[in-house]
Amino acid sequence: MSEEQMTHDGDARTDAAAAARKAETLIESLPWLKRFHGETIVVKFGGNAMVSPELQRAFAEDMVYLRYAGIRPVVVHGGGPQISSMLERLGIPSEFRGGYRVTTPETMDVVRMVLSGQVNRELVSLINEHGPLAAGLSGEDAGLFRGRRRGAVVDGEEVDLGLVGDVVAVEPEAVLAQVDAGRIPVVSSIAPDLDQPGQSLNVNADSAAASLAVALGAAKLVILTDVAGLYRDWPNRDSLVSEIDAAELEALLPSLESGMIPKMAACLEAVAGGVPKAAIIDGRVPHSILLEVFTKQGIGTEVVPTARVASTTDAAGVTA
Ligand SMILES: Nc1ncnc2c1ncn2[C@@H]1O[C@H](COP(=O)(O)OP(=O)(O)O)[C@@H](O)[C@H]1O
Ligand SMILES: CC(=O)N[C@@H](CCC(=O)OP(=O)(O)O)C(=O)O
Repeated sequence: MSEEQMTHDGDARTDAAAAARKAETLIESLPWLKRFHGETIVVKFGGNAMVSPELQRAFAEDMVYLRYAGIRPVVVHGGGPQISSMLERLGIPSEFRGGYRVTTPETMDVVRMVLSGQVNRELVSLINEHGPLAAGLSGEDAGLFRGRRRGAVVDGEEVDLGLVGDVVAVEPEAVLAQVDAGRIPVVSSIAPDLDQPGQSLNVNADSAAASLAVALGAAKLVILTDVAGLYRDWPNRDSLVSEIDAAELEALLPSLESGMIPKMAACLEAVAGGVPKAAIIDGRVPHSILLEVFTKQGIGTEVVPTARVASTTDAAGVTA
């Protein structure tokens, strides 16, 4: 056989092996396509995971992919770093306590401007580069969210956070109307204050995403962030948790720090409210959400209801 023929045969074998791997990857998604067909997945896109234009673009592609795969994606976004940088430009100091931004009336104006006026519009535009799919909503629109002020406990002491709230009621009709029309709602985490008409509250976006996931009866809540997941013993990189149930997470919560507190509290709220799974994944990995939704092992940390860690799975590993 000539050297040229051998090279040709070798190339053909490599091509066939690469094609088989691609086909394997595609077929691995089949059980998940079936599991999530027609289901709602709420995805929280965090400020630290959205800092690069490439990641934002990949995120928009993923939402469009989910939509064309027959899933009903709903986006709730944060924008903490973007708010902080605008506050800095305006010379307004910012302070976080217990993972929440202390929000004065002046800060609240900036939070609303950045979340609903800037980050929301940018995400909607990026998704709409793929077709007229995304529609932006604020939690203030059409009665979507109603909030109530909350404080935080820091070092055992209750601290006042100013105009910071929790979502205490959700009217999901505006979101459902968009989803039923085949659109991808993109929601900012601001809520009118139930106790003070005319006042808006700054809601942590993880918490807003959990409230919306519960109200929509979502099959999954996925929170993108800038770490690989929850570390049991932060910052020890060997302590990444791949799955944890609600009871164990509740016990771990008091030992957690800063940004992880609202995230884990949100996961607990979601599973307590009937969402079967809440996952924290690494938004710095492009297309991480596709890996989380469509592969057996998923990535990051999955929070499941208590006593579900050893749950029944079918032959393909799809949790019942
Ligand atoms: N136990 C922990 N596991 C993982 N990250 C932790 C933990 N404790 C604190 N963190 C911090 O929480 C950060 C994520 O929260 P945050 O910055 O609010 O994210 P986002 O902007 O995505 O909402 C991580 O970058 C990490 O610095
Ligand atoms: C009360 C509170 O802290 N609100 C957050 C809202 C935005 C947010 O949650 O953004 P990330 O998801 O990017 O962190 C804030 O002001 O930063």
